Amino acid sequence: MDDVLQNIMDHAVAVAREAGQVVREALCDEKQRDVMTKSSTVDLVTQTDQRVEHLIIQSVKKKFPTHRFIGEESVAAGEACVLTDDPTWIIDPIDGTTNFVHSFPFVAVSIGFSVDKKIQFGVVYSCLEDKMFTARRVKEHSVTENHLMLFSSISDVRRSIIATEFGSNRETETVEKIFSSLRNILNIPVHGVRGAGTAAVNMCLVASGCVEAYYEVGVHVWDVAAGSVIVEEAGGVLMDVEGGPVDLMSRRIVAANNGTVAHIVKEIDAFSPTRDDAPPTQ
Ligand SMILES: O=P(O)(O)O[C@H]1[C@H](O)[C@@H](O)[C@H](O)[C@@H](O)[C@@H]1O
Ligand SMILES: [Mg+2]
Ligand SMILES: [Mg+2]
Repeated sequence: MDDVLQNIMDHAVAVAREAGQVVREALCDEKQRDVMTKSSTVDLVTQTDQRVEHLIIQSVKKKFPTHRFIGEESVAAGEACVLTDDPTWIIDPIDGTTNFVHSFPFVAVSIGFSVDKKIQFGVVYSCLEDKMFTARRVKEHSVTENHLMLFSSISDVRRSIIATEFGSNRETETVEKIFSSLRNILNIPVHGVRGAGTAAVNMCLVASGCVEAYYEVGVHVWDVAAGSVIVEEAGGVLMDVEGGPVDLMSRRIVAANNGTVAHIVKEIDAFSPTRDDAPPTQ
């Protein structure tokens, strides 16, 4: 499986880089950044998100015709979000669409690859920074990135920077929970709170030692599938926001440099969005 998996991963890296070029070119064309909305007025999508996902899927289908897909924009168009044991590409064509629309410099193509419901490798291409983060689930750590800094060994959360996002749900109750968690984290106190505007880049910031942890409630499996293996293979830990094992379909995640910092879970005012794999409502 090793050579076969490496061949698949090499294709993922190549198509992520090709997709990143499309994103950079689209950034210069207002029309290709025209905004449409999905679950809320601030949950944005553009024709470029859709075009990039189509490019990736068609490219993979040519080479690996039996593989399956979970793509953010395919799910938005009504495809089921169901992870089977089959080889499955979990794709966020543009992670950081709001950043893309506003030319804010953190925009990623995120590709995770799953077999037997286990993410085997992750590729996150931060295409405006031209930073390619990859990791493959093997015995030894396999994280590669052209600028990977030292992984953070900080275990005192009062000496940490924590990353999170405000998401795209503006319902009063959700916003209250988000701010309640933020207040608790700030009052630890931590050195700072940051957000790149993309879950995938936030997870790569954990893996590259720029922040000590990232948490969010409201993400989707396509936001975090690739980053999950990049964090773990860098030596980090993943947890659910209430502690316990992470469930990538639950829309809740903590990614931390170590188990100590992961204890920020006790500060998080958790809630449970509808799971990604929940059966469609009638
Ligand atoms: O940019 P997308 O792919 O939609 O993903 C982001 C999502 O829209 C935001 O609500 C989340 O807060 C981010 O973490 C995602 O990266
Ligand atoms: Mg995303
Ligand atoms: Mg996206």
